[in-house]
Amino acid sequence: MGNARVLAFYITVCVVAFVISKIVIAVLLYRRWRRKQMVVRDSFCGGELVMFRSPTMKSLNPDTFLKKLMKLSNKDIIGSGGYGTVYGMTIDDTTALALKRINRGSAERDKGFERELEAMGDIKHRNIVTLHGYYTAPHYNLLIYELIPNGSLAAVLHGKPMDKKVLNWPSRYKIAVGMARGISYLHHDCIPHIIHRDIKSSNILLDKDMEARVSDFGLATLMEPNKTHVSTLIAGTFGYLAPEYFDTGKATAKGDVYSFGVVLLELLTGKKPTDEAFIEEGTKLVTWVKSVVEDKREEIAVDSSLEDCPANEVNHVFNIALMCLEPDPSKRPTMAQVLNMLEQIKSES
Ligand SMILES: Nc1ncnc2c1ncn2[C@@H]1O[C@H](COP(=O)(O)OP(=O)(O)OP(=O)(O)O)[C@@H](O)[C@H]1O
Repeated sequence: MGNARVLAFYITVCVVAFVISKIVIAVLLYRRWRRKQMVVRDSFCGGELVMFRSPTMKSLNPDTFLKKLMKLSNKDIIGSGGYGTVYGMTIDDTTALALKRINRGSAERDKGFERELEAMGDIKHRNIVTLHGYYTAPHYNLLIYELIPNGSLAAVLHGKPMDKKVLNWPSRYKIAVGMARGISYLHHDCIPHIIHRDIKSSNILLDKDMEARVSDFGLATLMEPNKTHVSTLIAGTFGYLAPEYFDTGKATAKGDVYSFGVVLLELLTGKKPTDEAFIEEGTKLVTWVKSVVEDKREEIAVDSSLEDCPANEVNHVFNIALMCLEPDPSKRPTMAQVLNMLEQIKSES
């Protein structure tokens, strides 16, 4: 009898200790979550503002932000794309934000939407555009990004000839390495690994030092109902899609490597992958460059505004681009290998 009592006592102590430890862990996790983000209800429009904790957002007063948000108009538009309109918002001399407005879809999607955004908010890398938070209103969602001042690579490369002058060879090489670093981080260092699924020159933004910042990562996944990190839904942009994508519809890291190869060709040739001149001739940028490189006549493919660029470095980058553009995905290098090869070019020269 005495032994049974002792046993019952020990079991009770163990159960109580177990329950208390679970409560302590839950409280700690909740406090950590609260520290990571701040949620503000907007009584005026019935929306909810979620700000991820960061030095930028620390200095941002939510009321100031919400007041400025209500005043946004067409003159604040800085771009628009397949997902919605992008507005610029200056908070003060040191803080400027880019707000991507996305029309709201099904309630089911919106639940996962918030979870996915919180995961995206954790990703901080100098070659990736930071997501500072989001705002959900009854009829739309707004993603709050840092504002990247020099616009997209597509706009600079294919815009006014004057703007393109800033893209000399050292600057194009720096952009290529920065892009590779950002995508390699998503593929290899994030847990779970992230496939971008829409690498293209309009998703590469240029910061004040003309350093590449990969944007829109996770958006293709976010906009897809019943998402997983590897998708089976056709997304992405024609001209950049890997050939196997049309057969399998499956997004893979090697698909991102192919799209990266197309952007490298854009940087080298200054031509758009969907250039009308190619379509008229029944070819495309990738096929044309492959034939030129096979004939060892890279110089005719190089952008005419890249005068006096070191031929050996340019040829190296052409070769790396062609490795990324291998029709068989298993023959393409990983992004980590691509980054390594690109970095070696400068160390060799
Ligand atoms: N964080 C940002 N900072 C500065 N400008 C931005 C930012 N995000 C987007 N933009 C601008 O808005 C434009 C549209 O961006 P968005 O990502 O919506 O569309 P896209 O990339 O051009 O096309 P798609 O939606 O098909 O990917 C960009 O080309 C860029 O000029």
